Amino acid sequence: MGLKSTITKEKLKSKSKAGIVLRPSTPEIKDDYIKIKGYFEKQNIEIFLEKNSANMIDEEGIDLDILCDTVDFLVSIGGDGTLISVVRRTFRSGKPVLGINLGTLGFLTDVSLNELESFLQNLSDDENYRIDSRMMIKGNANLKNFFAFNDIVISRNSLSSMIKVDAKIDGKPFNSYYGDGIIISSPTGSTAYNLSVGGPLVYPLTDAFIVTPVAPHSLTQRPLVLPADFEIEFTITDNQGAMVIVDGQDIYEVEQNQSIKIQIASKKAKLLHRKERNYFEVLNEKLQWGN
Ligand SMILES: NC(=O)c1ccc[n+]([C@@H]2O[C@H](COP(=O)([O-])OP(=O)(O)OC[C@H]3O[C@@H](n4cnc5c(N)ncnc54)[C@H](O)[C@@H]3O)[C@@H](O)[C@H]2O)c1
Ligand SMILES: Nc1ncnc2c1ncn2[C@@H]1O[C@H](COP(=O)(O)OP(=O)(O)OP(=O)(O)O)[C@@H](O)[C@H]1O
Repeated sequence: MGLKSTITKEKLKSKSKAGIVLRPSTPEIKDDYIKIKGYFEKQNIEIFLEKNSANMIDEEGIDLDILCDTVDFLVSIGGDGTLISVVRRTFRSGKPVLGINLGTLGFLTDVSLNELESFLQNLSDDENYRIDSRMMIKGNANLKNFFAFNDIVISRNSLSSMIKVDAKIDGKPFNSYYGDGIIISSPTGSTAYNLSVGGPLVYPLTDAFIVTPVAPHSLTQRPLVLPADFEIEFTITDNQGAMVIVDGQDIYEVEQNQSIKIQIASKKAKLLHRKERNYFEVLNEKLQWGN
């Protein structure tokens, strides 16, 4: 565990490198970025800015793929949406991502602007941080692969009618869904859309899929928790086709009789956390768990 494999203590003491991605379409974030950059540089951590983020605030930047090759860890500045998008686009590099919360909820982002300076002062001590490995979901439709940190949602195309979907596990039929759609969530995503429609919370370091129907027109449909080594296939039987929504951010269209295959991604995402971060405390603080 720990940053040891990517950021060794020695590296931190000499000079480590962090790659920053900013919440898109918010040029007013520049003042916070400059403050944050100052905190990193004070701790001898060199900062590189991602190209689109840099263009937004009139700075110099580098392409995300090159950034991943260059730095020891990535930093997302924004809310949960920004962090999800950074993780989805970079997890294959194996670089851990730290979320600095400038958003509204900030369930996944670990450190607030107020906490950042002291967090960075202590980063050279292995006792003060943790790296969690979280499963990613891999989807395939129309010969195209996509990856989700939170969820893949199969949703109806038309507001006026329900969607029909047949589901198989490892090639064997196990259910037919009829309703507004289906959420296939990772444990990380269990506190997102899945929570809103009554799905179970699953501890984020568990390896499992959660399959939760959205507004099923049935008295018998229930959310399912399935082992991560299953391959799940959903076939759209509806003549209107369906939308496949990845982490609420990317959308693909599928037609009648086309399938979406879902399995665990071979690589996990790494999140850099404060050592003392406790999932149930975050649940309580952000989502009023147990109140
Ligand atoms: N009705 C709903 O609850 C609903 C509908 C559509 C999408 N979503 C979720 O929004 C996610 C995308 O988030 P976004 O921030 O880009 O969109 P967004 O700005 O629409 O935010 C959705 C809300 O969910 C929170 N959130 C996101 N991921 C979370 C997680 N893993 N645990 C707890 N809270 C989380 C965000 O902080 C935000 O408050 C999707 O993956 C999907 O799960 C939820
Ligand atoms: N790279 C990206 N591409 C497309 N959309 C993005 C990207 N990053 C963030 N977004 C979207 O921008 C919106 C705002 O971003 P973000 O979620 O980071 O801030 P927020 O809504 O203020 O915070 P929170 O999610 O914590 O409530 C979200 O809807 C998110 O999905």
